[in-house]
Amino acid sequence: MVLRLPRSVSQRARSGIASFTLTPFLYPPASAAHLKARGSNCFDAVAGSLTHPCHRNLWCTAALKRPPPIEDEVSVQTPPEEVFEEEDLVSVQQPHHPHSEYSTSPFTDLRALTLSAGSGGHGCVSFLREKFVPNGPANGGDGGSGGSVYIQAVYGETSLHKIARDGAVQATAGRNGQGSAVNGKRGDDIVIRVPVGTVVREISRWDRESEELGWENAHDENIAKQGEGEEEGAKRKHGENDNWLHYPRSLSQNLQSPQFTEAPFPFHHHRSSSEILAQTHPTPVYLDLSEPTMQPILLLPGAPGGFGNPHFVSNELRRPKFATKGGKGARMKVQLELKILADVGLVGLPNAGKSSFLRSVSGKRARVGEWAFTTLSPNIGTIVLDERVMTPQNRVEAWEHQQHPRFTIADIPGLISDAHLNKGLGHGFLRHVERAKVLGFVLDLSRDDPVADLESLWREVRAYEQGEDGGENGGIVKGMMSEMAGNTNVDDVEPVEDLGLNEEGAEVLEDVEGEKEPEKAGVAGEEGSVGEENSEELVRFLGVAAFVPRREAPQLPKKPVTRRFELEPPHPRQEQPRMSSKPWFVIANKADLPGTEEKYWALKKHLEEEAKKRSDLKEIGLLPISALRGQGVDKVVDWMKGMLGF
Ligand SMILES: Nc1nc2c(ncn2[C@@H]2O[C@H](COP(=O)(O)OP(=O)(O)OP(=O)(O)O)[C@@H](O)[C@H]2O)c(=O)[nH]1
Ligand SMILES: [Mg+2]
Repeated sequence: MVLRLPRSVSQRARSGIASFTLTPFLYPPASAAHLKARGSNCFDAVAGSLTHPCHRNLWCTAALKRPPPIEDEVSVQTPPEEVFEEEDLVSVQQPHHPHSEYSTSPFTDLRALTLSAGSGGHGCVSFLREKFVPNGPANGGDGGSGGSVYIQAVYGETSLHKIARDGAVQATAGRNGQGSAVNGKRGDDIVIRVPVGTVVREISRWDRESEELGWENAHDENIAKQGEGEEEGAKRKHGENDNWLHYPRSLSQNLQSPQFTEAPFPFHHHRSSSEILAQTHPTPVYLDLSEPTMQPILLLPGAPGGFGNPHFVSNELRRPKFATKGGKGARMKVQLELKILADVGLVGLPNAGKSSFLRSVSGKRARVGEWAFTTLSPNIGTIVLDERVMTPQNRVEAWEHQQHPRFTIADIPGLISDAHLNKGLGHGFLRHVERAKVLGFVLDLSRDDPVADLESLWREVRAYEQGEDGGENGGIVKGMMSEMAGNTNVDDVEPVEDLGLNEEGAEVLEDVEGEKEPEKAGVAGEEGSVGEENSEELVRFLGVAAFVPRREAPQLPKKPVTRRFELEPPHPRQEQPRMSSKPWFVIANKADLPGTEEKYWALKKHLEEEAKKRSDLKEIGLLPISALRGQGVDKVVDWMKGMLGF
């Protein structure tokens, strides 16, 4: 447990202490003998008087009755003792906040999404045909490329709940090319806007070779209609020749003198978006969007469109009657995890008064209730600092950014003992204070043993850390997290077949190319049987031209399969300072209640001992407050400002 206090704070705290008494609004001023009897020599560590009532605490009915601010130092030292009448205490215990007063916006911090890149449109086979130009040149347009999926971190978004409620993000496909050299329209891109602080992890990726997008191969359908068995027709439809597109449009005149031709080979134009993905993201995607991104970041590239037949014109082949299909859009499963970025993170048991504290120091209308787990999702409060307390550097920054310096406080749901075993709400919400610069432990002084409460909170924090780092609780924690993420654990991914990211994959690709060698092509017989001799018959039958190459169509892998990548090596984790190494302090709340003074001193003593154990730790801030009455909270703000370097 380390407290890294800026020198200015400790100095300020110490200098202010000599003239102030200890928690005068809560407890009677302690004499030196009194303190000695308690065995405490540290009363000077308490950050001064807490008599100044909170000016912002307008909602509190009790606060309306509070005495006017004490101006002079003498009265600060000997404040009038407050007498809590029974009625007064009741009003403190029961703040009435109408439902409309607090924010109830839905919140999600974990999300699993399946991203689909748009498939490319198919190239077109077409020839110019005009009056007196019966056999014009090839003029089939190219297919449009499919839309890509991007991600962008922006300010203003606070939750992931709005993003693709069905968990699927699909960019649109490119349109097919058309005759008269009209290229297909490219598919629309999709930009996923996420809050700043989102971490994106790739779970798996796969291509969609086996997934048809509704495009029907006219030729194959014809074959089926010709009376071949259903099985045969289906085989052709999804079979080896699937990479080819043979549908000359309105070319019946060409079939009078068919020039059966072969496509140039190797057929390198046809690329699926997973191949492009393997180039753009050779390793699994891991993005820590802790800053807003000006330009959207590419997650999944759209598949390229197919080529129209003009691409295949050569000296030997003047009238190519084939085009290529567009590539299939790849798919990727990602997990989004929102880790709210706040300067100070409040950690405490349920009902400790975290939300009450946030309400009293910031304008955040956090929900407060006298039952456990009132807060179900994180609240972020912002404290705008007075210009007078700014350092010259901060003032320049404020001027540059046209704003007052400010810092944020995150209030998360309460942690109970054994939260790491999924008790209460679990400890997943600690992710929102994981990146806070300072941790504030909020304790309820009216509970039996605040020291034990603090210990139990630390246990949970450490368990969370170990879970994240794969410690002994790692399995449990990761299991819980995957549960929340909709079972997106890497282990849940189906058995995979490599697609060429590693050495084995390279071999696979070589094999595939090898199979494409014309001499190895094995579908000539099948295609030949319905080839040249049947084509005129087909035209008559259907009224459209159908064209079948005579032989040597390239052979793709036997059965197009859904291929997935094993995510090796595991996601690189960006180095974050460990939570237990962050500066921390303790807010002792509900100090207005009777019988809390003894517990305060016990806590004080405990923290002193903790500090003594660590050579690098001078003192651990302990600030008694009454969040409900707004007493002492200004001192906490001062303390936080010091720790944050304002
Ligand atoms: N007497 C007294 N009661 C307080 C004080 N602060 C909070 N309370 C009461 O404690 C109860 C819990 O307060 P919350 O602010 O909701 O506590 P929390 O830590 O946010 O609780 P969870 O959201 O459940 O984790 C409420 O009934 C408050 O009125 C205080 O300073 N003095
Ligand atoms: Mg709360």
